[in-house]
Amino acid sequence: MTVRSLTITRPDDWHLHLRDGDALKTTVAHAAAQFARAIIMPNLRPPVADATMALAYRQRILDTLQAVAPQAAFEPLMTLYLTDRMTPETIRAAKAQGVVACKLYPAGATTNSDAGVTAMKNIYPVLEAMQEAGMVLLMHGEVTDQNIDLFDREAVFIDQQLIPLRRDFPQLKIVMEHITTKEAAHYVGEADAYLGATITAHHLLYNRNALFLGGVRPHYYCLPVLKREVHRQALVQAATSGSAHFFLGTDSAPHAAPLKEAAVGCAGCYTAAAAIELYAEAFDNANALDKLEAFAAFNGADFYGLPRNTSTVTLTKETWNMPASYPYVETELKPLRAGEPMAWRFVV
Ligand SMILES: NC(=O)N[C@@H](CC(=O)O)C(=O)O
Ligand SMILES: [Zn+2]
Ligand SMILES: [Zn+2]
Repeated sequence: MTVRSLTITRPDDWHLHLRDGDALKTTVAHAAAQFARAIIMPNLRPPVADATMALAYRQRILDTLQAVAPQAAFEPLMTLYLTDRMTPETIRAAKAQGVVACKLYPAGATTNSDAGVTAMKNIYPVLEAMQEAGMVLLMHGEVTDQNIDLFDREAVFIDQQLIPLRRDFPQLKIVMEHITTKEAAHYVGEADAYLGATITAHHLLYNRNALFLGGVRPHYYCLPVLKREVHRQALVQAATSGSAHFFLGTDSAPHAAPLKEAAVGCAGCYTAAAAIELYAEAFDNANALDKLEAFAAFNGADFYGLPRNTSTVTLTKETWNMPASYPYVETELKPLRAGEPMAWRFVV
């Protein structure tokens, strides 16, 4: 018999962009409806660079939550943006203030990464302090060398950057964010317990054909870019394998519709409005709904050393249409799947 209803422990989102200001009214409401906690990405302008900025940002998120969804229990977990100028003192102070992780953006790799790290060696003292403090390193794992094909930049990052880094910091907890290739899935799957990876719903559901279906489709453009079908299949295999290395991270990354539908469109897919429904569809397609709970609610919490959630969420298998857009600041936000059918519905 087909499963018609699914109840799992409330999930957490281990990679989320909420943006700032009025954008929070849209993004916080969506995230808080489904997730108990989320790792909040620090790629604002200017970047979230120290504990003071992180705590102020956290307060803006909580104030918005109070305004738009006062009954929701949602905990934003704050992160710092690593730059060449970050100091070990800033790391220690941030740890003391409850910041849980730092994000490594190779300079130029993705949205708002121009202030990022230009060479790994520049942050070695900082990584030393993080390893000592037990702070998690999150990374956008792509090389920025323009001579390397865009589709190969993640696999090359593993060889050129991640392998030497893990050798030099064997007890630093590292999350390779939003993995997109079979190379990354295999590398992380075979690593020790200090390495984990998040996987987005869109990389589980789509391959790169989605970018060009009948014409260029800017709302399917994100970084790392969607890859070939063989890679999508490897990601599905990893996510549904039961391996504790892999956990949910939506990388829901809102950009106002005009900025995506432009001659040079921004990278990022907005999935937070129906994230767990998209993951349920991907797991259902793989006949692995029984593996969704660990991926969405257990593995990430265990990796971070945080308690698992105790409340639950329920989904039903039922067709509905994603809204065409959501109000967003003074414009609109087009979600992934806009106006198209969804297979699972979030109930409560
Ligand atoms: N994923 C994306 O395509 N974009 C993210 C940045 C990131 O996570 O790389 C964003 O902030 O818009
Ligand atoms: Zn990224
Ligand atoms: Zn991201």
